[in-house]
Amino acid sequence: MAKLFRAVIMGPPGSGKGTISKRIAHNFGLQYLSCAHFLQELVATNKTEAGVLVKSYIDKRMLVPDQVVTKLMLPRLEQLSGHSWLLEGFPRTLGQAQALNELYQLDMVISLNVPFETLRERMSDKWIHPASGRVYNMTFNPPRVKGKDDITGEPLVQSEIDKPEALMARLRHYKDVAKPVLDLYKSQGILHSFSGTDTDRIWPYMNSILSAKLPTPNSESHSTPTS
Ligand SMILES: Nc1ncnc2c1ncn2[C@@H]1O[C@H](COP(=O)(O)OP(=O)(O)OP(=O)(O)O)[C@@H](O)[C@H]1O
Ligand SMILES: Nc1nc2c(ncn2[C@@H]2O[C@H](COP(=O)(O)OP(=O)(O)O)[C@@H](O)[C@H]2O)c(=O)[nH]1
Repeated sequence: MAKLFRAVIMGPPGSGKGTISKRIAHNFGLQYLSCAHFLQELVATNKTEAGVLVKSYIDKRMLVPDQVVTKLMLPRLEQLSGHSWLLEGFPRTLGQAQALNELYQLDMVISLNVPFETLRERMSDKWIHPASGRVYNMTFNPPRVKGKDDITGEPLVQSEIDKPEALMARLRHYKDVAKPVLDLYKSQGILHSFSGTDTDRIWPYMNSILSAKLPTPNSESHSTPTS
């Protein structure tokens, strides 16, 4: 059996983590797990104490405490045993990274560096379908019908947290919290940073680095998944 590949993608809000993760997962056949989506699903389907607790933090836009999120994420990862995977949005803190480290040896940590002005422009153009979390950008990946979700046809909305002042605060918070995590992965020699203003320019470079590390079941260097 081929050796399993385990990776994490990090980057500030709007840096393209979700967009690039889907390309990586599609091209290299990795299981993609977004911590935020997983927590949202939990809140939507699980009305237990854990679901209510997680919701209280998400509603306040605060990070769910490390002990809570690791207790939920690590068993979820166990369900992926036997698969190669890519995690987005976990670990976010040093505590989460240390907990993950105790169970898994990561092969690669991808860090996206995108200038603030680019993030600001992208976010002002960003629309979401709240029920599913599907994300659109009016120039980069517009919906088929203006203002409507491709799958359900429901209206798209813009979020308060993507406005410039809120974005600046989220960015500052990201930098503070991510720094020790990035330092840890740098010291382990598994950190790969990618800088740029366009996902489509970062992607070929990232794709070639990944291709050297793992097989490509769906090898189409510029292919973009539909969802
Ligand atoms: N690893 C995590 N640890 C703690 N809380 C998390 C984690 N991942 C997601 N969350 C919770 O889910 C919420 C939404 O996360 P999400 O990553 O979508 O948004 P964000 O924090 O604004 O970052 P980004 O815009 O980069 O996606 C967070 O505000 C937090 O409450
Ligand atoms: N204009 C432009 N928008 C992009 C690019 N890459 C991603 N986006 C859009 O920027 C927004 C944030 O991307 P996303 O992948 O959700 O970033 P994340 O918050 O890091 O997961 C979305 O609306 C994307 O469609 C790009 O290269 N150019």
